[in-house]
Amino acid sequence: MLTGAHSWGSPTREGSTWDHLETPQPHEPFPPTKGRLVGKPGCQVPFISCTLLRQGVPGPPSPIGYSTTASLPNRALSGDVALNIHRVFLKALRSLGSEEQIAKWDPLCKNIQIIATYAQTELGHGTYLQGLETEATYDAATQEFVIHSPTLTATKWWPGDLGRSATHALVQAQLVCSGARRGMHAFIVPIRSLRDHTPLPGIIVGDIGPKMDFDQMDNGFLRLNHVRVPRENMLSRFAQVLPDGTYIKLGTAQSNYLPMVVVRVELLLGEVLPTLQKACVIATRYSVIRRQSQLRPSDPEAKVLDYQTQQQKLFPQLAISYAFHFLAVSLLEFFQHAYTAILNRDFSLLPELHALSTGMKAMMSEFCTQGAEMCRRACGGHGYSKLSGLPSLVTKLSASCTYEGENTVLYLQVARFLVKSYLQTQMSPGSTPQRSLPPSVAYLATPDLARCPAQRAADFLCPELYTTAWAHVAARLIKDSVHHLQTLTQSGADQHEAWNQTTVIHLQAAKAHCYYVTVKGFTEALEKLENESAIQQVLKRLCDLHAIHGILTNSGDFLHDAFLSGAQVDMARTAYLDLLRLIRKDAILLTDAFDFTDECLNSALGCYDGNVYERLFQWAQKSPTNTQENPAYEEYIRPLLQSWRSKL
Ligand SMILES: CCCCCCC/C=C/C(=O)SCCNC(=O)CCNC(=O)[C@H](O)C(C)(C)COP(=O)(O)OP(=O)(O)OC[C@H]1O[C@@H](n2cnc3c(N)ncnc32)[C@H](O)[C@@H]1OP(=O)(O)O
Ligand SMILES: Cc1cc2nc3c(=O)[nH]c(=O)nc-3n(C[C@H](O)[C@H](O)[C@H](O)COP(=O)(O)OP(=O)(O)OC[C@H]3O[C@@H](n4cnc5c(N)ncnc54)[C@H](O)[C@@H]3O)c2cc1C
Repeated sequence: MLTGAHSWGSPTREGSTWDHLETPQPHEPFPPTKGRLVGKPGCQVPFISCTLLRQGVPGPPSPIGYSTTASLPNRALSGDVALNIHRVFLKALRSLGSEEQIAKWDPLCKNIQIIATYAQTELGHGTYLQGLETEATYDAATQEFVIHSPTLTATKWWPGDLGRSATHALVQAQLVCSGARRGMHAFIVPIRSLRDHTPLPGIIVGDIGPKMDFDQMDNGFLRLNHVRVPRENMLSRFAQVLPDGTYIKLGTAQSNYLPMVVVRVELLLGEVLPTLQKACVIATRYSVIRRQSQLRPSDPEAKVLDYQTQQQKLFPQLAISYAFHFLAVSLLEFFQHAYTAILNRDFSLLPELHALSTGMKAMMSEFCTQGAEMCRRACGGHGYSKLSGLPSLVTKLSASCTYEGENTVLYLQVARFLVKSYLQTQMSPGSTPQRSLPPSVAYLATPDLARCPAQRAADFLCPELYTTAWAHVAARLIKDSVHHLQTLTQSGADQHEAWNQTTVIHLQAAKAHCYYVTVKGFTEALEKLENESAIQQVLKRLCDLHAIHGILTNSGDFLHDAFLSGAQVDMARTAYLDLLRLIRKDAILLTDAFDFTDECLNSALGCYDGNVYERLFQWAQKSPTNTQENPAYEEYIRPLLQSWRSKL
């Protein structure tokens, strides 16, 4: 299983006397205690160095120089920075390039002597990479590749920074050499002049037009008309074309898919998770400032965060933010280990890495998108204002469900891995699997409980109990999906039709497996906090809430084979509702721990000092609509209003 040695900051800071926003304070900015999760009187939640929360676990620098702090400019400018795909190009270069090619192109990228993009998706294909139409045909006479878009649907479509900025593209194309098609390979293609930025000969390039968000990114299109590049421009870590056109395969059929694995892993901590964390900070801070109605007729208006239903909206998002943090850090560690091996052409860990990276990318982008939308709705009308910063967090996260692999497609990649792992455990009875199962699916080979042993609500606060419950449901759904697949094939359906006719069931099993992985990852992170008992207690409540929230949301899966009884689901709900009450006390501190500056949050609702109404009014005054003459008055409104005069 993924492991992550989490080291935390210094121990509890005794005497922490307040947390901002909750205790009545004059509305002046407080001395920022950024990076501190400090307790209120009587609740000495110790100091959690939140920079660790964000940067993950100190460890060996990633072979590709990745660190979550790489997203610092991203954080400083509330995420709206450009040239993101320049970084994707760099990751692809370091994954697929030979040492010589990296030595040549890496400095040019780092010094911004070129601006590069990653051009894989075409008008006609994004998911099915074997269907990509762009061709790269080797010409031995000139030792060049001829890169060509043979059809309209071969037009590269979506690559970021391509529309107006990039000078070079990593073009993924179907290699043709020695008279054979060799599959998708990566080619560095100059597309604009470094002298005057005009498109080079044979290049048609432009912007794909308005999008749901990412207005600051020029996603573009690219057509190539028999563009020639030197043989050295095919990235050749995993395959080479010799001067005479001989093809040398050094990797696997999917080696050139490696950049997607790299980006999916790094996207989690660098882009997807921080966006949900920001939404949690904004909505939680706003929910202790916003007062509406009374809990008792005689009371003053209540903070909306004191309503149980508001807690039920926000705290599962807070819990999953922490669950995903620990999981993503552990996945990054596993990735760094596996990636080093893969670069040395040891692909033994790639299947599990592919399954984990696709599953976590699909789950995190899906849950973070849903969670950010929940946070937005929890802020009422002001959540619909762009001044809250929430709408753009939702629309940005929405894109992450599609880019770097459409989520359903990625979940089905997980399902494929689960079916193969399960079949491995079903070899001749009594035999142990020829090779031990990958750690993330080891539960498929462990003895299973038929019934949950819980006797009272408190039993659902036991990590072993709910982790076992999740393993049980995931294993049952995987077994069920294989059973349905085998029933169809045994009844005569060909394997592809049988697969398609059971993909809904496989999807359900893959999602349950991914949820189990996040629960297990969170519990393992907590185990490493045995010397930080106060922190462990606070974070355990979030872990408990995350696990039980999933059980209650998917209770049918736990009731289906009577693993849980109806009475036990009621016990789980009792435990869940009590956790909401307990987490309420630390909610502000747990969101402060994410340590976003006001600039990074870019929100009138989420500012550290809580002056929401002043900022909304102040920022609205600055809206262009209020700083320019009303363009409609002279031409439309005045004539309309005064048209009655002409009738007199
Ligand atoms: C601030 C904002 C920043 C935003 C940045 C956004 C940047 C976005 C960039 C992009 O979007 S780049 C384009 C991304 N595109 C994709 O992710 C495409 C998704 N499609 C695929 O990954 C694959 O085509 C597929 C869906 C996996 C299907 O692959 P294929 O049909 O070729 O093979 P299968 O039969 O499904 O699988 C065969 C075999 O290969 C294994 N495999 C598939 N993919 C990978 C991989 N990436 N790494 C390793 N192995 C892979 C798969 O597991 C099968 O193995 P076996 O089961 O046969 O052992
Ligand atoms: C904001 C943004 C930025 C992007 N940046 C880049 C970039 O920089 N470079 C780049 O190359 N690309 C980029 N992309 C493109 C992105 O990678 C693709 O859109 C993505 O891979 C999905 O492919 P598609 O659009 O062809 O969707 P499709 O695959 O056509 O998906 C459409 C529907 O078909 C379903 N489907 C497809 N195949 C299967 C299957 N085998 N089984 C079951 N269902 C299936 C999907 O689940 C989905 O519901 C970007 C996209 C966006 C939105």
